[in-house]
Amino acid sequence: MAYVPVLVYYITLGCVAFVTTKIALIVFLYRRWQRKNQVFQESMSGGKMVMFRSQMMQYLTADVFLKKTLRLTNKDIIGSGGYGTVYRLNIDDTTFFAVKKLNRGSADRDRGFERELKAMGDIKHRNIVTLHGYYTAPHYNLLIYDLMRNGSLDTWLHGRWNDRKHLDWGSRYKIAVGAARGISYLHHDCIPHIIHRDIKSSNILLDRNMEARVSDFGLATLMEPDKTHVSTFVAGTFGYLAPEYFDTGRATAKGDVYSYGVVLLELLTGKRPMDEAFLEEGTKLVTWVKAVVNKEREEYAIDSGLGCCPLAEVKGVFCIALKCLESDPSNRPTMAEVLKMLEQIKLDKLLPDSPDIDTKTSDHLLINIASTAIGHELY
Ligand SMILES: Nc1ncnc2c1ncn2[C@@H]1O[C@H](COP(=O)(O)OP(=O)(O)OP(=O)(O)O)[C@@H](O)[C@H]1O
Repeated sequence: MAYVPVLVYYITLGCVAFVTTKIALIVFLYRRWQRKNQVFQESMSGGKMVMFRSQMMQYLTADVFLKKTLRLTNKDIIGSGGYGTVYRLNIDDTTFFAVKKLNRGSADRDRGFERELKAMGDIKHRNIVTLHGYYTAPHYNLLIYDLMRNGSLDTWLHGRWNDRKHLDWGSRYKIAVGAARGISYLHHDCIPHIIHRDIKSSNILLDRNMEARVSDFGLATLMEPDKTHVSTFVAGTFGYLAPEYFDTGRATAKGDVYSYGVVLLELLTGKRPMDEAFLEEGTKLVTWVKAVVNKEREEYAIDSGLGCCPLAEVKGVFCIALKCLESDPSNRPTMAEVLKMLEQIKLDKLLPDSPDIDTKTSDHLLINIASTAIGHELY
C-alpha cells in the first residue's frame, strides 16, 4: 500500500515533465520559425525594417534593401492613392519592388499594426500581391510589395487616352477569373478569413502575364484612410460600396462580393462606376446596367473597345455581375460560387456553338446610349 503514493508521485512527475518538454519544444520551434521568416534590422533613422523570407528575398540583405528604400525620390513615384504614395524600387537590373509609403507613422499605432502586417506577409497566392516586408518609423511606414509590371486594371480601362491600352475579351475574362480567385482565397481559405473592404479596379493589379493580383487587402482595416481623400468613405470607395454599408457601416464578405460585381461591370462596359455622364443624369453604372439587362439588351452596354466577343459568354458574365449586385446581401453568391460560375461559362462554351458579336459594327448604338440615354428613356 505504501507504494501507491510513490507511484502517484512518479506518474505526476512524468506528466509534468512530458508537458514541460512539449511546451519548450513548441516555443523553440516557434522561435526558430520566426527567425527563419523574418530578418529584423534597425535603421539609421530610428525605424525598424522587417523582411519576410521568401525565395525572391533570399539573396537580399535587409541592409541593402533599406539603403535603397531610403534613397527613393519623387522620380521613382509610380502612383498615389488615399493611403499614400507608391514608388518603384530597383534593386538591380532584374529585381524590382513597389514601395508604398503610408502617410502616417508608427508613433500613433499600437502593436496590433505590426501583427496585422506580419499576418499579411504570410499570405501567398498567385492572385494576390505579395507583401515582402515593411519599415516602420515614427512619422511614416513603408510597405514593400511585388512590383506589378502592367499597373492597375483601372488605368487599362479608364486611364488617359495615351495610357489606355486595348484589353480584348479573353484578357478581361482572365482578369475577372483571377481577381475572383484571389478574393475567394481571402474569404474562404485564409484563417482567419479576410474581408478586403476596398475591392475596386485600382486595387486589381496586373503582372507581366496580365494575370490579376488583388492588392491592398488589409489596408482598410489597418489604417483609417487620409481624411483628405474624397473618394474614400470610412473604409471602401464610393461607387463600389454595397448599399447596406451606408446603413450598418459594417464591412462584410458579401460587401466585397458587391464591389467585385461593380468591377465586373467595368470590365464589361468600360465605364467608371461613378462616370460623370451618369452623375449628370442622376444615375450610376449599376442602375443603368440593371435597366439594360432587364430589357435583355446587354449588347447595348458592352464596351465598344472590346472588338469581337462571344455574346453568350458576355451575357453570362453580365448575369453573374447582377447576382453579385443584388440589393439583399443574402441573395448574393459567395466568392467561391462566383468563381465557379465564371469558370463554368468557359466550360459551357465547349458544348454548343454560341453566337459571336462584333461590337465594332454596333458602335453607333453604344455611342448613342452613352451620350443620350443614360438615366432617361434607355431606348
Ligand atoms: N504593387 C504595385 N505594383 C505596381 N504598381 C502599383 C503597385 N501598387 C500600387 N501601384 C500603382 O500605384 C497606384 C496607387 O496605388 P494605391 O494603392 O496607393 O492607391 P489606389 O488603389 O489607386 O487608391 P486608394 O488609395 O484610394 O485605394 C495604383 O493605381 C497602381 O497604378
